[in-house]
Amino acid sequence: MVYLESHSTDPYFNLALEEYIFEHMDRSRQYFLLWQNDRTIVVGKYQNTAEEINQSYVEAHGIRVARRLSGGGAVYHDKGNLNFTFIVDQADNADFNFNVFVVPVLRALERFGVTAAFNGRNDLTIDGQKFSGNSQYARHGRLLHHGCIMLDSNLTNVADALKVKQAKFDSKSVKSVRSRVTTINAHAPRPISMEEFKAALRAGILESDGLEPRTLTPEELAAVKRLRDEKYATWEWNYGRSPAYHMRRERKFSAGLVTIFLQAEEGRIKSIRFYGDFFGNGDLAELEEAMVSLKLDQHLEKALENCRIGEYLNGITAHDIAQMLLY
Ligand SMILES: Nc1ncnc2c1ncn2[C@@H]1O[C@H](COP(=O)(O)OC(=O)CCCC[C@@H]2CCSS2)[C@@H](O)[C@H]1O
Repeated sequence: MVYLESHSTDPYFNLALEEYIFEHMDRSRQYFLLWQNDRTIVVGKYQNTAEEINQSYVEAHGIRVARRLSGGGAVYHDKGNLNFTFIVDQADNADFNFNVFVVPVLRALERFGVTAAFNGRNDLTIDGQKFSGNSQYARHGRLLHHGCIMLDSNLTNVADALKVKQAKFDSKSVKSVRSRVTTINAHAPRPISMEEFKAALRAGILESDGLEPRTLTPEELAAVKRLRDEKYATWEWNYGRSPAYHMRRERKFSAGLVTIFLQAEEGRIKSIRFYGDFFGNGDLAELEEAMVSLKLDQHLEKALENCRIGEYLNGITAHDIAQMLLY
């Protein structure tokens, strides 16, 4: 098995690296990758990004938001979290059999005296609490299995970064399955360092396959960076790929009740209607028109500041409307 370790903590680079290996590297080989991200929320391929992330937290802390190739829910990564990826022939691995890919993790943990379990869904748990989520992607006879492992993550941040209150979004998007979470180090007899843990993981794989370290050639590196810039780092991929949805929101302000009907497509407002009993002087249709195509992300409030909300809706601010649409 070929072993690659990414020295970048840029999630967009790392996700591009996975895709590059999957699509372009020698298909007669199997690959194992270890990588880490700076603070990032990684959403599943079929998720509505706005629905999964805590927008104000993401904005305040400069957390990156990235969409991956595989399905499933949204997870939070920091430097206490380790990601691993297997890229193998599908023929040798029954479809979506997660077991074989998580065994090395369980084996590595045994070395440290930590007993973990695979819950049969896609999670690894200790005492019933999740510390690892896994998902897969298959295409053209190749299979990618990846997982994230919280060795020492900040669990408060994990909880804060992901949206807690499930809003009433009406869409076909995949919803995340919230779990009680923990870290490995919370259960280890002594704290395990990231380097030690990575070494144990490699050793766990070595028991069944040899590992052959490999680095990228300058040409490969350039191609991965291109894929990062053209796909994984783009708004169009990370937000714009969100499934269409519509929602109805109502909020009582001191001036009265505001109701909003919103249709969203590709991460942007497709149409919006306001209903209320305290309109201002402007023609509401003008405001509704001006809001079409605005991006439904953490910068919405700023964009709304140019829409002169208060002129159309007495006493209501850009902040109020952004809150109604994103939370
Ligand atoms: N880093 C991390 N590790 C484990 N569990 C997490 C993490 N962050 C959040 N969570 C918990 O999982 C649920 C979501 O669970 P859910 O089952 O919905 O989604 C997943 O597990 C997806 C795993 C994707 C793994 C990829 C590997 C490389 S890039 S990301 C979330 O609400 C939290 O309760």
